[in-house]
Amino acid sequence: MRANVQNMNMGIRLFTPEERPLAQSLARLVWMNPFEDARKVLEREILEGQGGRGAEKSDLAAILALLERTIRAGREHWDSAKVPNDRDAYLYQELVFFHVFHQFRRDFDKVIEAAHTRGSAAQRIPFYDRFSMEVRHWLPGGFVGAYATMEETRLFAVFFQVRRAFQHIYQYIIGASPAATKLRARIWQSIFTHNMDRYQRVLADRMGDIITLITGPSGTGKELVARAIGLSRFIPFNPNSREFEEDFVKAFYPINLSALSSSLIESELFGHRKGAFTGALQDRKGYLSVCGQHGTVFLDEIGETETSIQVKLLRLLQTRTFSPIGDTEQHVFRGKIMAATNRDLLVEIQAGRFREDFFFRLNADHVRTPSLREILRESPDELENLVSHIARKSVGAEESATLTDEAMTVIARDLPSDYAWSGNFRELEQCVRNILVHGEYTAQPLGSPDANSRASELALEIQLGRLTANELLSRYVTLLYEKTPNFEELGRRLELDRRTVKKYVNP
Ligand SMILES: Nc1ncnc2c1ncn2[C@@H]1O[C@H](COP(=O)(O)OP(=O)(O)OP(=O)(O)O)[C@@H](O)[C@H]1O
Repeated sequence: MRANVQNMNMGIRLFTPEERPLAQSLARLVWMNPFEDARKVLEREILEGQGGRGAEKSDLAAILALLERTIRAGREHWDSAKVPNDRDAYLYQELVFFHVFHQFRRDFDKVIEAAHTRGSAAQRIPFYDRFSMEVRHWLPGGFVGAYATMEETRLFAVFFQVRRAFQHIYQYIIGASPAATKLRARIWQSIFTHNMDRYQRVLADRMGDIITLITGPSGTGKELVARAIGLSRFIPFNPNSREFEEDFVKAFYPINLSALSSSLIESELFGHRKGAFTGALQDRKGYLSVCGQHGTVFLDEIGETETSIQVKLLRLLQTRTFSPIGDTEQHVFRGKIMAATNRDLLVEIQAGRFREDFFFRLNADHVRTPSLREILRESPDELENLVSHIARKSVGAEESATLTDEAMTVIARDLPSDYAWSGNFRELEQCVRNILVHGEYTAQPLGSPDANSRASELALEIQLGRLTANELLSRYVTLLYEKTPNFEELGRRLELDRRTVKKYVNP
């Protein structure tokens, strides 16, 4: 293969000097994070460079039209030349990937949607042959350059993964605020890393080794983030059976560690042998056994586990092996581990409740979910957007506008303008449902459970002498603000005027 690549350096060019800058810019888009602003900026630059968007309905449609024009030009040169030069062949190939991906985007979407409706993704994929023909049509000489070893089936599997990731992130993490956009981009990175080109060449099968830790206040979507990542892992495609090797819908195993006793956690995760304890009437497989290579075990509320369990989990993470209760044999765990907590683990470590070595093992890839208050502080208009989304889910599209108006009126009437939303999205959902049923909503008891851990964190930092005077004041005022309904009342309590309070809360 390498010899071919060498030879191709002697070949002719596929793009004229006028065509090449556009081809290069389009190629940069291929593996770019779709949720990052940089992508939109580049799309605009490309379109502006071509004299605006023209008659296309959207930026994407305009980009795809440019893309098709560019690869057609490349293909014509290839036809006449037979042997393209390495650099252009590589560039052309990237563009073909981009084009073919969008040709089959909707086919993949249908598979994903049907899988969620049926509760299973196990099915023969009917359009693989069409996909294969399309790839060969554009790449008559086969894969070239750095992709010489990339197989068509792998490309197909990567495309399916990209589409799953896009759909899951887009559907689960709603909102137009900068914080929501940042979260979506971060989740994409957890799935594909920040370098998607490298990911699809060498990392796709290895990401299971990287543990993802999700932290954030209660009700901010940590489980949604975990699902989005877990349901979007790379799954190889088998061209003989025309099926993917694992059913993505069934490859996510969540376990809530705070709801179970230590012995139940062990039994659920590790499984047990018959007779291992009273009540173990037969062998039982735990999640770690049933979770396949492309699956994910999600350890929710990891901050609540006892140290004895932490030790066992640490061993699992270090050796990727475990033994069911009552079994001496070591079993290998082949999937991915994700964990979430609303506790501040650094505080838990200082308090001696969480093992430091376990924390470092968990913390390879960290995603933080923002509180609703953080989102609204940055983008106050977002409240209506989120209420409208919840309304649509509760009463359907037709009635959602009326319920949104009603809810916004009641919220303005019954809650202070700077209400803390300590229960975050979960509270907002309950608020909209209360308004739907009773036409009113009562502010919830103030202060969130994580305010306590933030107070201990602040105390710790004071002890360590790490804060400047301004930071100290800002952190203290912000903490109190969580427990106080509005700036006026907090100002009275602190003997500061409203504007000074506000300044410290939003430095
Ligand atoms: N960013 C978000 N976008 C859309 N819905 C959200 C978001 N965050 C939370 N929700 C909704 O809020 C509810 C709680 O979400 P979820 O269970 O994922 O939160 P959590 O952070 O895991 O909470 P906890 O720490 O209490 O387990 C769900 O109904 C979810 O649909």
